[in-house]
Amino acid sequence: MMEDVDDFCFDLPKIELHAHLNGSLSDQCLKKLNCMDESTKEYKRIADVLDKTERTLTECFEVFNIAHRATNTVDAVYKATQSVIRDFYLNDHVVYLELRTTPRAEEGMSKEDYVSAVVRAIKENNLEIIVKLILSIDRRHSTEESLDTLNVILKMKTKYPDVIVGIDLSGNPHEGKFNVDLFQKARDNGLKTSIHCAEIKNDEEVENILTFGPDRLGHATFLHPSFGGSQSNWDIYCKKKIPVECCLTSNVICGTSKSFQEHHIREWIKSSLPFCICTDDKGVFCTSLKKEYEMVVEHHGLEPKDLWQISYNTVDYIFASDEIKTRLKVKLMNWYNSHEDELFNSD
Ligand SMILES: CNc1ncnc2c1ncn2[C@@H]1O[C@H](COP(=O)(O)O)[C@@H](O)[C@H]1O
Ligand SMILES: [Zn+2]
Repeated sequence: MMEDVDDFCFDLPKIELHAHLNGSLSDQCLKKLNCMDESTKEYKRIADVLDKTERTLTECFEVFNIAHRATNTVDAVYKATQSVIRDFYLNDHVVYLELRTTPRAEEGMSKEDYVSAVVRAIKENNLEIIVKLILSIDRRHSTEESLDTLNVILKMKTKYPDVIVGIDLSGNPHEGKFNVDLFQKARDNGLKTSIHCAEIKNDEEVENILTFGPDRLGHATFLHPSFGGSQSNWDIYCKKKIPVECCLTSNVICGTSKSFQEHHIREWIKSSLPFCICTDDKGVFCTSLKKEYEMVVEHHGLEPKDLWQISYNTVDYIFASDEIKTRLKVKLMNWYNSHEDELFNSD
């Protein structure tokens, strides 16, 4: 039976809306891109971390650093993007992907160069997967640095309006804070917004984010009152019903969710609130979108038909045009029709 679920979770056309580029790189890709001296202690430490299938939070953040060192040239950023797109399509059957990444300057590469390399890889993709880009602001950065990044983002959005669709706030949730002016400016310039929200308990910031009302929320771990959120914030949330990007493995490995079963997704399932299932950092957390769907079946008692419905509902939360939404819905309906007998009427 489990094997059937496994096949089903792969085969179902899926939509991935929360994937950080540098956290999504496979170990093979990282090893290939990393041109460090293999004889150094540092290389050995990295190799040890990469060989582990389970990582602590500290080790996870080490992997972000490794990834950043591996993607420090235009060519490496281009190849990394290409590799992540291929991986999502070939190994996960993702048909629509919103990749997100933080514009980063390195020696010999400006933030604009970085974004252009990502966009080039997206535009040259000829697989049957539609890819759009969300650009991230790192909450650890100063207001000045964040403003600089926002200006780059707006400039790049004007240059590549068909690829760049949104803006995100991410980074270590213990540092920095949500700056409403920045995101209002992004919104005024036509960008959709997805904000990492309530990854740790922080009712004041959560209230500011909810009042702003992003188009989607990342995680929302400590939002529901049963999970430590305040009742007043929950009341605001219930009025707005903003779709939440749920990343189960990421939350369990980081220890913000106690277990797969005690994940806050259960409240969204129970009350039919809007959510989608995402990977966050498939490389860092050794996961895949297929596995995330399997976890929801295993720990939240859903049936294959429910998974199809989740994928179908997710179409409404994407940042792309209505024309793309219609195309994706047709694809999912066709898939449903061709699998109906074997998968939905088995009893
Ligand atoms: C585990 N939960 C998380 N919470 C917050 N931010 C996260 C994250 N996972 C990833 N990032 C953000 O994404 C960056 C890596 O991808 P990019 O260099 O942008 O492609 C990390 O440095 C962090 O800022
Ligand atoms: Zn994230």
